[in-house]
Amino acid sequence: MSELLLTAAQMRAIEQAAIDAGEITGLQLMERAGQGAVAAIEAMWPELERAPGRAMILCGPGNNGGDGFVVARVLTGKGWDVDAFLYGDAGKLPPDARTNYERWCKIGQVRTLPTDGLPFKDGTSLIIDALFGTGLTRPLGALGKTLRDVCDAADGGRGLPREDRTPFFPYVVALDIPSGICADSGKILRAAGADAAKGSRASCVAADLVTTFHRPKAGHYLADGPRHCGTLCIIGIGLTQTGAWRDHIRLIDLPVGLSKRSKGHKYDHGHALILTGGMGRTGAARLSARAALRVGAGLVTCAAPGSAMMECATQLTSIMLRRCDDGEALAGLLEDERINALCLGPGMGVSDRTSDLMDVALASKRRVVLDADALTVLAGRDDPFAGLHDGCVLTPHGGEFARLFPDISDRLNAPATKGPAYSKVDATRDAAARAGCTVLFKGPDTVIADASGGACINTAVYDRAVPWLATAGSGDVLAGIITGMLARGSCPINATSSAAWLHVEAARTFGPGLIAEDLPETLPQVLQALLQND
Ligand SMILES: NC(=O)C1=CN([C@@H]2O[C@H](COP(=O)(O)OP(=O)(O)OC[C@H]3O[C@@H](n4cnc5c(N)ncnc54)[C@H](O)[C@@H]3O)[C@@H](O)[C@H]2O)[C@@H](O)CC1
Ligand SMILES: [K+]
Repeated sequence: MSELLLTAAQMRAIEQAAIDAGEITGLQLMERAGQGAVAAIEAMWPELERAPGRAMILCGPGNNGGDGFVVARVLTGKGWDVDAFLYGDAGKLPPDARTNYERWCKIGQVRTLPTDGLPFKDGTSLIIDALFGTGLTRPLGALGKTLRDVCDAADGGRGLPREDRTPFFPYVVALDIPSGICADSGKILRAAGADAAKGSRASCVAADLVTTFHRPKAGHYLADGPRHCGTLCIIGIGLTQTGAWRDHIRLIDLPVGLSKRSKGHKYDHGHALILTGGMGRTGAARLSARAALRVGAGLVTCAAPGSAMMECATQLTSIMLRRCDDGEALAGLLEDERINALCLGPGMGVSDRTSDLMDVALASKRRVVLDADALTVLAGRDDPFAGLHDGCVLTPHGGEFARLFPDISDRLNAPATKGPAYSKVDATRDAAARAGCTVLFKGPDTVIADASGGACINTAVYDRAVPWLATAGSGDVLAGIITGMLARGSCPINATSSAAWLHVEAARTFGPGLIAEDLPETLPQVLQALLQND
């Protein structure tokens, strides 16, 4: 199961289709957006509802600004003192925004937003960022000092973590998305040559709360997006359609293919083969093997070179062990057709043996996870993608991705100077199309795509943040969970997306202090909770 994320263009098309069909008007949508934002603010900070104070509303030249004028009107009706500012020319506002601007002008003043700083009044407890939403196309360099003031006002310029702030500082609420962040890529747009190392203070708003409309946008989950959004609140505005795009992006929120085992025999649940490295280097593969078994593969076998047999034998119990020195030996093992999923890479070493084994594994056309050292070996080949097929899964982190797909990585990492910017979803899709298989591109915003263009994001931010998952061996466990899911019969994109979700969920369930060994051991708890809710 999953939630749909939208791009700016998809959101615009959904709104336009609903308006064209006469289901709703743009003005009604804007009214609901503004009313919903105020309701979300009151729900988040009930003290603001009890004691209305002073609010600054920063409105931009598009419909995001229109939302801001609705918020200004609604807050005034609730007893707030509102200082409204406009960045841009009122005469050029789009029609719905213009209507709300005019309605506001009957109630209060609008001042031109200065670009050299924010004119604070004492007692301001709320700043509404309604400057730019999904229509941002250019960097906000011209607003630099004013944006810096918004960020400084919110935390007193001290860069305090949100939870350490005193109530003295105003809350910053961004409508739809913090201004300066590209809604498709989550990247901060910057002028060419701008120094990214100087941080985001002059380039975008950092919010305590973001109220987005209808559906979250991809940029709320990618790149710089999450750390500038604070809390993300999704507000229904009466749109029912989600669109029928083939290029939908999904946010994984539950794994698929985990229903109770219906048949009893172990071979009905697949047989995973995990290749290990040599003596002293088998721990990573053993972690993968344990995870594959815990996620429900019927059988798991480690295949080790002769030098590592004793080491593995002393460590493995329910996991079987076979000797596998080279490609020829692997071909022999694969004569057992019940072996239906393989994992190569964790702890294997960048060696001729790894290369040799990979050739045999790929030629067998079994489902194969290529991780860690296997990816480095692959990247060193003249044609890294020859031999890959749609049953393969590649699991690169940023460095491995750059070695495998240098041009795509360069494009992704180039400064984003205009929107919509090239996103991690775009990059992963392009990589999957080139490799002809499923690619899982790791990070707090893990993106998974297959060659058909399907893409999903597995998030480890907001309430799913698990900083303790960055621990040695955690990637080996992920490779093992994917392999186990493949062995159980899931297709590569489902196996990979479910595994990524389970990996984070196991870390959340265990909590801080986690080491990689804990992840497979926590999987039963996660699986039991899922099956109980099935
Ligand atoms: N009827 C609708 O379309 C609705 C729109 N909604 C709001 O409208 C927003 C989208 O509105 P728009 O498409 O008008 O886009 P924005 O309000 O984000 O702004 C786009 C305008 O700003 C200009 N612009 C872009 N980058 C700039 C920059 N760096 N400096 C100066 N000008 C720049 C663009 O040329 C365009 O005129 C959403 O994010 C949402 O907040 C909601 O009210 C729901 C209904
Ligand atoms: K905004």
